[in-house]
Amino acid sequence: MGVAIDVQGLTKSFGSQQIWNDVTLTLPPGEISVMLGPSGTGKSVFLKTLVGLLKPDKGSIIINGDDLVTLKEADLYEVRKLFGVLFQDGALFGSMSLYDNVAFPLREHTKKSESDIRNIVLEKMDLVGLSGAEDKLPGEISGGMRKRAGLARALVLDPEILLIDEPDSGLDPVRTSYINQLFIDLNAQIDATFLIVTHDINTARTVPDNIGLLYHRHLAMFGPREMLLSSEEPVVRQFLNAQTIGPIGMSEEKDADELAAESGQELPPLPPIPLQLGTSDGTPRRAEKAPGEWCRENGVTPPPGSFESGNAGVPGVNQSRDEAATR
Ligand SMILES: Nc1ncnc2c1ncn2[C@@H]1O[C@H](COP(=O)(O)OP(=O)(O)OP(=O)(O)O)[C@@H](O)[C@H]1O
Repeated sequence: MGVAIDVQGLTKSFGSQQIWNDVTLTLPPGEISVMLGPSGTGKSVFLKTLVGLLKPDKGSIIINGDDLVTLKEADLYEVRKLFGVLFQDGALFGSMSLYDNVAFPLREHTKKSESDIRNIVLEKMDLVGLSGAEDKLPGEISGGMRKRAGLARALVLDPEILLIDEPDSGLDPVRTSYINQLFIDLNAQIDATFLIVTHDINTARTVPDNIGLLYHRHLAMFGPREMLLSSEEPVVRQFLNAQTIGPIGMSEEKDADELAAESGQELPPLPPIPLQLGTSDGTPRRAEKAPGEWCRENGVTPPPGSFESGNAGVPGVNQSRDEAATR
């Protein structure tokens, strides 16, 4: 089972440029969370700070009772073993075969024999659908395959936490759907805590258990998917529904004139909340909730048409989920 990451009051600047201030959230164990935000709001900086690659100015990151911010380098090295990280471009070594790329963390961080390493590498490559591509070089394969190879490498040390930076960047919508399905299936299999940074609204609406939004140097909101997808908060509503009306402008924030110009404009109604993407074989994930559960528990009426299988158009949603949605 993945571990919780408890972030309290996290603040980060580079020189005089404040990236974000007082970020507080808990990534629940074994759940999938997505972090959104306009470009440049510091989502990648947040991932790098979580894994200890960047030091925050203030705040704490508690994992299993340890605060990563104050840990000594040697102890931090141990805690880092809990993490698997998939960087945007897969961050593969161009001169190494996929096999050697995936084997790299095992050779670096463990004393396993080459035959044990081989078993693990082949298992993880199979898990991400790359069996047979072991001898290829990163330059010989597509962007989607590179991401999957990066994912296999992030999995070889059996992480409790998986951090994934823009898995959909450079991928077409079909490849994006495949990798999203892979995340859902993987989460069901390994139970790790996932944090995915993405710009893809369809991914944000259908994949995670929780959504966060960084905006204007702070965490505008973080909580269950249904909470954000039914939120009337202008910045959340604008971002999750990909609208131009709202506080976010081309240069992150709109100025007073831009906001005044749209004051009379009606916002379109909130679109229906789609069903969450299910596992491909229909087995429930441990963290999965029944469709509409958060709305029911919190007395929120979801937008009309929510949780109907027809509005999701996603594979892997089995019959029982559909029935639960209409109960
Ligand atoms: N090591 C660094 N030194 C100085 N500034 C940095 C460093 N890393 C990131 N920044 C700055 O921090 C800000 C946030 O960058 P970051 O890459 O985290 O944004 P992002 O939200 O992930 O953006 P995008 O969605 O476009 O990928 C940017 O202004 C960037 O220039």
